[in-house]
Amino acid sequence: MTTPTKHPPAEIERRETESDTAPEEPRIPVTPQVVNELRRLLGRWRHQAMPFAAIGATHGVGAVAAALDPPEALLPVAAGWTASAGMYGYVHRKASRWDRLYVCVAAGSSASWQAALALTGANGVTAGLMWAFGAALSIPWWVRHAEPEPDVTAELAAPPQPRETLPVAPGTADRRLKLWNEHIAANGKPLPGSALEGITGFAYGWKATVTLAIGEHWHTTLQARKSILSVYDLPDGRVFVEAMHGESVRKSRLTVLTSDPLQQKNHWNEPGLDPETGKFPLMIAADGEPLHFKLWNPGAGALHALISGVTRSGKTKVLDVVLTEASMSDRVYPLVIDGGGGASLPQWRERANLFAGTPEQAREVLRYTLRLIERRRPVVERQGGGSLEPSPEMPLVPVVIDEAHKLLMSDDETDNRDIVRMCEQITQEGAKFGVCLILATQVPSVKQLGNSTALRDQVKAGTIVGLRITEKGSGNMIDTGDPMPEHLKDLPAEFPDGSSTHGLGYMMTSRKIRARALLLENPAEQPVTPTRLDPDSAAEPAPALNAAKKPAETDPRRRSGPTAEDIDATVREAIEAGTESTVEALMRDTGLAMTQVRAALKRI
Ligand SMILES: Nc1ncnc2c1ncn2[C@@H]1O[C@H](COP(=O)(O)OP(=O)(O)OP(=O)(O)O)[C@@H](O)[C@H]1O
Repeated sequence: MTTPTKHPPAEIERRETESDTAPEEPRIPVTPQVVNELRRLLGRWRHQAMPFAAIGATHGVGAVAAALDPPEALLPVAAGWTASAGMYGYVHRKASRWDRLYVCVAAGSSASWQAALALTGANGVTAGLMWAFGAALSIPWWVRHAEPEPDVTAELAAPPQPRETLPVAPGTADRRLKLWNEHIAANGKPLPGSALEGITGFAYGWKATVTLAIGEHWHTTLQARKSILSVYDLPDGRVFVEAMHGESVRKSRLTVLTSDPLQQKNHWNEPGLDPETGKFPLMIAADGEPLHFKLWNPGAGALHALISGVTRSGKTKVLDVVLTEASMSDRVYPLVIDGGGGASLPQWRERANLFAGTPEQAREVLRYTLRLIERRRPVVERQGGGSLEPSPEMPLVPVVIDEAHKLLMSDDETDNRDIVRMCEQITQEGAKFGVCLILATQVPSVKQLGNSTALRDQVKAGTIVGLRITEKGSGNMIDTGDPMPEHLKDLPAEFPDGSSTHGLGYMMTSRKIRARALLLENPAEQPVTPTRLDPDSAAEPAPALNAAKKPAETDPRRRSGPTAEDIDATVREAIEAGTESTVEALMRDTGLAMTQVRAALKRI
């Protein structure tokens, strides 16, 4: 015990005066700014400071225990051990295997040091060793937390940056990407390890590129279409997967429609035939892009085509657009055959260059077309081979046949094999002479083409438009190249709003995506551009059909030469009279031109 020292009043007064006048110690003022700064630093470096807190706490527990006598000394140690065990237990539930091991070693070491300090005292060598050991154990922690936390306070205090200069991490926080990663790309999901990139929106939905894991093919993405529909909660027919030609087979183009643009009618407004490329827009794809019908390939001749679909699917309307584009062009000279007896394409009776409404008239038009090919043969020879490029001087001659199956299929009563043969010949020989066949059938099958595989193969190489069909097995001309996203049979007959899906289908271009044909309500309202055949073709007499308009008949040049019937008769007479049936012999004996003799030999 100590007794308080008594100071005389004078002494007290002197001390008070000294303390009043003595210079003050420099002190850091504890202002709100200082508190904030400390908080900021602690916030940024809290991870790095954690080992010091742990070592300090260990030291504290050991010091308290050392200052107490047993059994009280056990209390702080028990509390310290409980805290260490609690810390480990907390980490054990959340961390990885290696983190658990590390925290286990740290918690165990802390408990041991607490006991050591309690026994040997919290000062001196043991404490020094404990701090050195703790620092060594902290090294892996500090390596891992080398980076400070982002300085949020400083960022908030900084002047705002202009919005456009902020970098935008592609796809981050995008719900579409999040759903993909969680439900499509995660392990055990339909496309594990796949990446969804380049998400871009458009008026009716969004598009992106899907890249599959190494070793996978994009066909797998196509097969996952239904899962994708489900993940994005969409009705059928809203997800399309297409090949990306020229890119890795792992990649494909994904189109997801949040609304369906095909539900509304897309009207044909103006002619779109590009004379340079020979194509015009015929359908609008589900992503709003036009799909083109090709009448010819520049430098490679005319292209045949097939348009198929069940009754009321809209194939005649497709032909209306094709014929309107053709008749408005100055380099196309369309001929029309209506297999429906003149009822399918009545508006073209007055407007086409030739219109056949009966099977006999159809035969005449086809024979005439074959003769045109012969007329043009010398033209190709004169130009040194290659193919005839459509031009106002050398127009393309497409023969458009609606309801073609009625003219091509034979039964017990009707033998249409001659029509099939003529169509085969036109498709096999016509392309380089600027002559092509455009057929419309109810089903895209070889059966409807008169069982002619030759006709099927030729037509398949051109443009195919597949509208809705009703039989599963009938799409054998459509299922070529890239797999179809859906069978034509699965196309709905009605949209969800109850409206009909006329004109809905696919075009077998490089894009296999659902599309809807442009609708031209009344083709008769569109003007027709008068087109003349080239002189060689015009020399060939056109068959006298019951069409109101037969421009070839009005061409004075066509009257200058003998008719095909005259030529045939001359050649037949010469052969009967003993002339060898070779082109040279017949040319010599009849005086006819080579093309005329060759054509006559083919006909008789
Ligand atoms: N692209 C389209 N958009 C909207 N409606 C269409 C489209 N194409 C056709 N339609 C409508 O569908 C109906 C049937 O069309 P179309 O006559 O062309 O069918 P089809 O397949 O030729 O039938 P059929 O074999 O009986 O002649 C028509 O009333 C037409 O207005």
